[in-house]
Amino acid sequence: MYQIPSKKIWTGRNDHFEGEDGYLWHHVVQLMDIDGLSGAGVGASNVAMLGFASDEGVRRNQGRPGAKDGPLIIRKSLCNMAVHFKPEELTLWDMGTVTVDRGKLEAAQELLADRVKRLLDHGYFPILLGGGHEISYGHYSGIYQHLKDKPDNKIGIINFDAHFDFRSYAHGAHSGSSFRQIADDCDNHGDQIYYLPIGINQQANPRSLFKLMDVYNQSYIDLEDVTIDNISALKQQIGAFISKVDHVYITLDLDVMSMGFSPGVSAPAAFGVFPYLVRQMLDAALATGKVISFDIAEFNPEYDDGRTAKLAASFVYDVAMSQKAKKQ
Ligand SMILES: N=CN[C@@H](CCC(=O)O)C(=O)O
Ligand SMILES: [Mn+2]
Ligand SMILES: [Mn+2]
Repeated sequence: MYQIPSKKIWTGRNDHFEGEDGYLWHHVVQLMDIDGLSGAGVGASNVAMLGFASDEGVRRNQGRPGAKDGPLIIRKSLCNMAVHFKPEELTLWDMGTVTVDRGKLEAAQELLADRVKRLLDHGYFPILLGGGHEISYGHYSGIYQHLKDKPDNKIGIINFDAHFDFRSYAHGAHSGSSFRQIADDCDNHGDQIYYLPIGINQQANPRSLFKLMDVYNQSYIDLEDVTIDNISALKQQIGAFISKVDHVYITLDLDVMSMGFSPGVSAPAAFGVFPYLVRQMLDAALATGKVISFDIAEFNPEYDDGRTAKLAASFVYDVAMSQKAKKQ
């Protein structure tokens, strides 16, 4: 259920006459087998990319499979990104990919949780590359396990998503149930859940899920409210949410953006948030310094023409760069 990272993926353009100033990500990404993980070391920030090659959750949720190839294609789209950092500022790691044996989603989520915990324990900033949104249950569980015995351990979840992903999982976990599973785990631990979905599309969520948000006393930001005119208020709202917690886990479901920008997803939507606005809100959250971990979910290369891969890679780039800034 794990693939070691492959140097073969990290290839691209070469500008030999530019020296290090011509370096691209494929020149600098370092590879590590996550099973041999060691301390991140002091000095540079360490960003660890870890894939979650799963569409088992999407399949169980009656969606369009294909997201299992997301991690590979996002990595390929990162190869020719420019390097605007020095080795002493930031190290980028490819830590390989957690895979899912058919039908074994729960086991893969557990493995993912364990690997996320270990990354955090060792001082890495995880960037997880999905995979369907079943990534979030494993990802959150790892963050929870890392923090649970620490004094400041309130975790806020920001989910940029057209969907609540708060469906029942009575017949097993799936791509539409991660946050319901997290809510129930919080309840079992006697904790409150801090969950902020942003970009909820009325067309894409049944009435039952809106009712459920009332039952669970959850708030959300509607797609209709995510406009350029409203961006200051949105940033304030995000800031107020973050001020209530100690750490923030951000998950970006690429279907929060319109299919014009993001066609390669499991469940596309005609109406959606402009990428520029997602970026503004994401940057505001990152600027608080509380973001502990990040993932990209629901990228489905089967329905992509390159647009969604580039978009996903661009968000990964932004988040990685925010880690460099933190240590300056
Ligand atoms: N992660 C995706 N969740 C959506 C999928 C909807 C669809 O396939 O149409 C959901 O369950 O609501
Ligand atoms: Mn989702
Ligand atoms: Mn979604």
